Amino acid sequence: MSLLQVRNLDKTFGQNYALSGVSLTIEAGEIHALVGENGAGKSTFIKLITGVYQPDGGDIFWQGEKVGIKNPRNARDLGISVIHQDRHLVPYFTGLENLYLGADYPKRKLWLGIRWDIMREEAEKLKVQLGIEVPLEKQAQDMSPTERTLLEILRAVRVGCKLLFLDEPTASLTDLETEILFRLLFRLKSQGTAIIYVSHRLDEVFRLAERITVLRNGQLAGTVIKDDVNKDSLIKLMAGREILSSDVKKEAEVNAEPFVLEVKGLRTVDKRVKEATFSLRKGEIVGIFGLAGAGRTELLEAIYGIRPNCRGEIRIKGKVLSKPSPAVSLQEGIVLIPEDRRGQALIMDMSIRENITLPVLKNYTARGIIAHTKELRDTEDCITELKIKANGAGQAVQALSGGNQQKVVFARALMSRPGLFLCDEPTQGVDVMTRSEIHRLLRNQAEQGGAVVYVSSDLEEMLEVAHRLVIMHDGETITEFAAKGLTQESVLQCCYYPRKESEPSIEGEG
Ligand SMILES: Nc1ncnc2c1ncn2[C@@H]1O[C@H](COP(=O)(O)OP(=O)(O)OP(=O)(O)O)[C@@H](O)[C@H]1O
Repeated sequence: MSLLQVRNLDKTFGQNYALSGVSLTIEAGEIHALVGENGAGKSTFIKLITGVYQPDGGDIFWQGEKVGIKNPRNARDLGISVIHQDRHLVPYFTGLENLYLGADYPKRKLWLGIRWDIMREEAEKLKVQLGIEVPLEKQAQDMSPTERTLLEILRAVRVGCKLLFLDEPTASLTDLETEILFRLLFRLKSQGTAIIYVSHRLDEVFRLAERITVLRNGQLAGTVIKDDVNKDSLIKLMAGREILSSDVKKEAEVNAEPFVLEVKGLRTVDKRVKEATFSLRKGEIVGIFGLAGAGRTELLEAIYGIRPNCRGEIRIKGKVLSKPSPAVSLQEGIVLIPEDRRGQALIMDMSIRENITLPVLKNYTARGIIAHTKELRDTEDCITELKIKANGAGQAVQALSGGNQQKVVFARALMSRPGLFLCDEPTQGVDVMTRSEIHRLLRNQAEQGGAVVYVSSDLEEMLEVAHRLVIMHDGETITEFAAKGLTQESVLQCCYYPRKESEPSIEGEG
């Protein structure tokens, strides 16, 4: 008897099918990958099995019995849990408090005091059972992304999870942290838990899963045994056609080109960046790499002007930016593609058109009147060029799949014709095809006279896309490498055993 059996599952939104006739079985103790292009229906599938949405057709059998999963609590009671990308923890609760969130706290008999000792003891036992370390006294907001993921898994196991969905769990994890997570997943598997692993990172899929289910346009393209396929055939199954590998990076001949960005001795007020020095010439893509907490995101934010700095200098095309701010950045042709696209980049209940043209609305406005036809035409061009899967320019961004939301962020960035792109994990949650599309787009920007700073926790991707790599450690830029011929090992060696090459001079305080 299968743990989960799904027959002919359908889900529509308005006139459109998000899932149509999907059938699938999951066995206890198997790691099963679920893959597909952006908008293929993976999240919709998770939401149907975890009771967030109700299906419009089809049947779900749980341990042989037909069930209706009415809501997330109902799913959890059956033993189905999900670990989302945007984690479901209360930031200012401790690990222990989060572990028992929504559960009945053990209480003392005669008065209502909570038995923290019992909770702590139970949590410690669970940690030993799973072989993991989670700092339960720390508040969730002070935990690293891995600690938060492990805490959520601990919580799922505590409530008797038999089937665990993981949705892009390694998106913000470093290689070492990913290893810790994988070790835990193999342990859960050996204890009989089934795992449905949703990811665009095919290396991970091949490492973890025994079977892989591919969704395409809301339909089942097939369930395959891992050993029967390779990356190319899997990509072909996802896309329904042969995919040519992305065009190869040309080495940038930029030594004689002018500087687009020069950062010298930069320090932020909160000291998340302590001392950053690097520069970037026209035509270059420079990757910033480092372990979690190295200060990569914070460096981009400081350059863009949303994280105040107290020391050092930023020059754009030779001109000192005395007071960096988003408004100044817009003026100077700098755009930031932030890591948190929902929180920072998009207005979720506005349409694709409104989101894309918002920063450049003045280009469509004459005497207070907006030229809607031109605005719409340009938006539609963007939708076509970036292959955004949507019903039209008027569709609300929140109804798009995660990867398609990311494309909207890019489309908006392109609209302002920037000279400098600051990209923070720009391909997070994006499918293999779109990923090479985004790389191609950035290369074009660089070749046409722009420059790109690229932050990603995926080192392989960095070596693929960047011409040069600047390594950060503990808020400091410690060294840099030309990407040509560089191996992952030498970069990681430098990150784990950092040695600063020189002490750059610090110019000016202010
Ligand atoms: N609430 C909603 N309203 C309208 N359409 C929706 C809604 N949720 C999902 N869709 C549509 O359903 C389709 C499947 O989306 P889903 O989010 O399941 O894709 P996905 O495979 O998870 O994509 P990604 O890899 O980008 O996260 C998409 O076309 C999406 O626009």
